[in-house]
Amino acid sequence: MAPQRRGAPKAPESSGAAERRRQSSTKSIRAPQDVRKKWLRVAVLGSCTALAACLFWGSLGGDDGITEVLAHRSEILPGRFIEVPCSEDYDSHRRFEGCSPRKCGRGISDAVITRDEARRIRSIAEKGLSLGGSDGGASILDLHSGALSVGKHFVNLYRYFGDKIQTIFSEEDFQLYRDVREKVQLAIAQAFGISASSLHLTKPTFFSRINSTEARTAHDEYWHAHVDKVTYGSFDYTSLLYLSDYLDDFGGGRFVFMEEGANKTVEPRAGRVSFFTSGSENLHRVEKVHWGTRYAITIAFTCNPDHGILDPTLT
Ligand SMILES: O=C(O)CCC(=O)C(=O)O
Ligand SMILES: [Fe+2]
Repeated sequence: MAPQRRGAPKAPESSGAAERRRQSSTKSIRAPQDVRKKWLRVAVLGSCTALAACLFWGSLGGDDGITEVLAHRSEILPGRFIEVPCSEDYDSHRRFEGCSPRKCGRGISDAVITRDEARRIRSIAEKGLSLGGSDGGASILDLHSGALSVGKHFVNLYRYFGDKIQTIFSEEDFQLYRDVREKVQLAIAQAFGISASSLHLTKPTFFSRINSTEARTAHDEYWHAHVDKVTYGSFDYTSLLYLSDYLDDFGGGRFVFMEEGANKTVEPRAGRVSFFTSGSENLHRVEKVHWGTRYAITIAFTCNPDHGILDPTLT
């Protein structure tokens, strides 16, 4: 380094002393330039390494850019609503005035469903899913169609069990399921300023159970970014009722609204309802679950009565 060189012990003068002095004086002029070049190289190399690390992290699906937490796991939200401009996705579908989204956005509330209701509805999911379960990390139970993940496929619970289904589920289970659906429907209608009776439950509406087991089929790959209206067609309003607590019951598995610049995250909490208009204004994904088990229900609504489904019944 330059200060050490300046302070280095002097060599005895010789016949080549003048030449050496000339060389040494050239060196002392060049030295700061060499150092500058060296630092420039280090800075450029450092920036390239940082950029490569960011690109690599992004390609792994890590938290890209800035992430804002819309709903933290430990807060109890009476209700939060964020309006976003509607996409054009609804224009290519039949419109139902007073229902099809004109006001778009996303809402989160911990006041619609109680923790006790969430616990009881989760036990319905546990009962049903204990009869099967995917070989991969994502299992579903659809009480409307009877679809249940088993291995790499699905079975129809109602066809498989016939009348014996009543030994598994009770009338109270189904009543609770209907009550919860109704409360969520009312919350959506209120937030978007539409009549609850214009909304119809649509398919698929289902329980999900996710763990960290490696995916075996495409059905297990829940983490891809998607638009519900594109994926499911009939959806106009999507809602999610969380039945487990982020970081108590599982790690990873946060819900992410994907936006350029700043993603918005919802941390699941038992009893938390998150709802949003289903078009590409609400592109989203679920982070991979790293440990534990995550339960939720996807409850979907349409404005088109032709795409409506009924509440499930036991008999
Ligand atoms: O479980 C979640 O948080 C999201 C599920 C989802 O995106 C879906 O069912 O379409
Ligand atoms: Fe979705």
